[in-house]
Amino acid sequence: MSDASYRDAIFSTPLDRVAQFSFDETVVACFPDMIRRSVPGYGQVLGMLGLIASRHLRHGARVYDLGCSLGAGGLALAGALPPDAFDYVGLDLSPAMAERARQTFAAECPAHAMQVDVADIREVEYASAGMIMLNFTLQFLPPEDRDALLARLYQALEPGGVLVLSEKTVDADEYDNAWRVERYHDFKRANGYSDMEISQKRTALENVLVPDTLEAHHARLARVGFARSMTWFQYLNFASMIAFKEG
Ligand SMILES: Nc1ncnc2c1ncn2[C@@H]1O[C@H](C[S@+](CC[C@H]([NH3+])C(=O)[O-])CC(=O)[O-])[C@@H](O)[C@H]1O
Ligand SMILES: O=C(O)C(=O)Cc1ccccc1
Repeated sequence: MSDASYRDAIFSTPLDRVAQFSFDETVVACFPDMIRRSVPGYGQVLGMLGLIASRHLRHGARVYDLGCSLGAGGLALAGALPPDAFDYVGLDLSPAMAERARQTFAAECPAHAMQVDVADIREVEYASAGMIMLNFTLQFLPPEDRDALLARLYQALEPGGVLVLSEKTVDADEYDNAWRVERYHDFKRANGYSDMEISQKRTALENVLVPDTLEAHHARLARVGFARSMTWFQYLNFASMIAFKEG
């Protein structure tokens, strides 16, 4: 497989029938461009991960990155912390993503302990971890599978450990939601996507990316055991939360 990176033009031609979005090889090839132009605050969330880890991670602890895609979360940590600071385990269902992430780590941070496995994050036996990142991944799991995964992650976290959960969200207030979604589409337009690309991608993501409200996320975090969680970042309908396991 080529390791070239392309501009996202996946929905740039009119389609008779828009297929459901999937993380196939075409998406992998343009993924860095797609996520940067499609997720408001993506770079800022990544930039903060290293600072959060610097403050909260026990030296040498394991870090899980669930749905790691091309390993951007791992690279952010490796850029902020020395090689002996953590053991990184990235998991992704897509073999093409995982392979590219491995190549990137070998080239960019060869001294750090970076492991990438192809796995369904719902089926993994988690070992104990100091930090777990779910950056724009939970939204792709069927809603009925979300509680069980979060409960297992809570169990896997060490006392004092943190979960960082970044998601596309929906607002329960119809008007607030409409305003955020409209400005999100403006954001995509300003980043070079056409109305047709925006509308076809929206169709492709129906029933694939199912967002929760921030309230539903915090209620779930509380339900599975987290004594404290907060939203530390929000940009339109995208947000990042942090949940703390008591030390
Ligand atoms: N059940 C599953 N098990 C494992 N992986 C899965 C599953 N379902 C989906 N994925 C994987 O979750 C990732 C979601 S992208 C995460 C961005 C990354 N965190 C980043 O910081 O760049 C978000 C986005 O594209 O909006 C994809 O790589 C899927 O293969
Ligand atoms: O592009 C969108 O509409 C999104 O919601 C973000 C996104 C980014 C990358 C893959 C899938 C969804």
